[in-house]
Amino acid sequence: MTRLTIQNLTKRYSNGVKALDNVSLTVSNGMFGLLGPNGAGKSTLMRTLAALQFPDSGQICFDGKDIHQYPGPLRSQLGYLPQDFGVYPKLSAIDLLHHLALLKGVTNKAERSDQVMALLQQTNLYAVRKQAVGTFSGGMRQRFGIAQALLGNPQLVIVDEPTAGLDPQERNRFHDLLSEIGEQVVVILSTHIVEDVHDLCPEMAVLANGKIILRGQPATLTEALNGRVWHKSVPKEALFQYQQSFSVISTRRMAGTIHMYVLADDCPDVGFKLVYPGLEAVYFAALLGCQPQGKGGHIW
Ligand SMILES: Nc1ncnc2c1ncn2[C@@H]1O[C@H](COP(=O)(O)OP(=O)(O)OP(=O)(O)O)[C@@H](O)[C@H]1O
Repeated sequence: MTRLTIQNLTKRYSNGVKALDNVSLTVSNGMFGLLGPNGAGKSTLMRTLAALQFPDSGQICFDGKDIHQYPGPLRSQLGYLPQDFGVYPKLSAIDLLHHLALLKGVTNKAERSDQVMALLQQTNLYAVRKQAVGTFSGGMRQRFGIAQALLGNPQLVIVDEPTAGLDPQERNRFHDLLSEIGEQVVVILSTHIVEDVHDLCPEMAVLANGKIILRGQPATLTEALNGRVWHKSVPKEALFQYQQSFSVISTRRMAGTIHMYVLADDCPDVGFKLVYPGLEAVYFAALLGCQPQGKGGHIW
């Protein structure tokens, strides 16, 4: 069932940058991945969804209610972990969570205490609950960020670039935490890290230059690209020539050679081998403006 409907959202900043350009999306319960390169407009969209800024035009409805017309009901249902999550560094995790729970309207003391304790356990911060938040590592801070976002049992959870800068262990921990949030709420994960979406999200979209350029299910989108991604190792001096002749979707330098991936319906040249595409290939192909074939996705 669709819970979040975004229709024709456009936002231009005063410096002339069009950060959102006619964005439309529908989102149901579960984790939805919003992928896009730096500057694509992801944070602008997340802040607009959180009713922290207004679009120039367009509409966002959550459970049938226009969120900019009725920001009050949305805020009580919203959990938001922004990209640059600031904390009061001297407060302990437990005190800060109590404080933020109060601000979020959890006024009943017993209920607030139960929620804070449960979230400290869930985010594996119970042992350090009395420690000042300012002394937390990056991973602990992000887990604290998700704990505060989940106060008040939100129905719409927005997390903006949550794993940037986390080591692999903390990233896994954070992934487990996000997947636990459950299927009864809408979780929007905005990121430029393809693996985050691959590991967590049954539905995704790619945003580039303020536009949704691809939308679908990661598994279906990769399947739709199957049979069209070719690999060849080439010396770095030859790369430019290949880039002029073929649709090179990505390159990786490993031990002195360049691993090059090309999108083509047939074998592009001698030495190319067909490879099964990952989500990264789907993402890079979309950024290049290449469409998946079949029913896998929609390109706008
Ligand atoms: N307050 C602002 N004033 C002017 N331009 C802005 C403002 N905020 C963002 N922009 C511009 O809007 C565009 C989209 O920015 P936004 O931060 O939404 O992208 P993003 O996808 O979140 O990028 P990143 O992954 O780097 O955080 C960029 O060109 C950015 O420079």
